[in-house]
Amino acid sequence: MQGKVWKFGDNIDTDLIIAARYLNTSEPSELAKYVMEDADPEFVSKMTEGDIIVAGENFGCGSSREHAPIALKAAGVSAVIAPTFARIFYRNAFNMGLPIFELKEASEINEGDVVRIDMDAGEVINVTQAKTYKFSPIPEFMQELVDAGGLIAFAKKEIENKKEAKA
Ligand SMILES: CC(C)[C@@](O)(CC(=O)O)C(=O)O
Repeated sequence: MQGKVWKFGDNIDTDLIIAARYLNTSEPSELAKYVMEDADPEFVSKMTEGDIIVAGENFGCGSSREHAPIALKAAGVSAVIAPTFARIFYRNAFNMGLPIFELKEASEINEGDVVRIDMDAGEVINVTQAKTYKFSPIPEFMQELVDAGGLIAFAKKEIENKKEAKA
């Protein structure tokens, strides 16, 4: 995945990602309209499909709402990079199929940089600055969830595979 970087700071909580006033729906396309609104009201209008969010410490803190990774993914954010993620958000992101990467050097990436993520090599490449970093290893099962598009999609695929095996 490759995209343009949008930078955010530390402790971006789930209210900044998707405000509680929008939790009356879990429809991805609806939530996508309001993603990051309370952190940057212009975000949705200026970002393009595939762009990447790079944030500071403790991204996704504040609540267990799955609406946060759902909104980010539906808005077309291809990945979130941060030095640390809030624990519940970390699990929700994988369950919802949102690629996230822990990178202690995230602060070296600037807004507007073009960044490419090489999953096989385990690298974040800052194309603009010509710098390459190793992201923290992702547990294999968690990567399978993202590859499948989330926990529900993964489970459906597993059921299909079992049916085919029996056939
Ligand atoms: C129930 C929901 C509105 C919740 O209170 C759940 C939670 O806090 O984890 C939230 O703020 O996302």
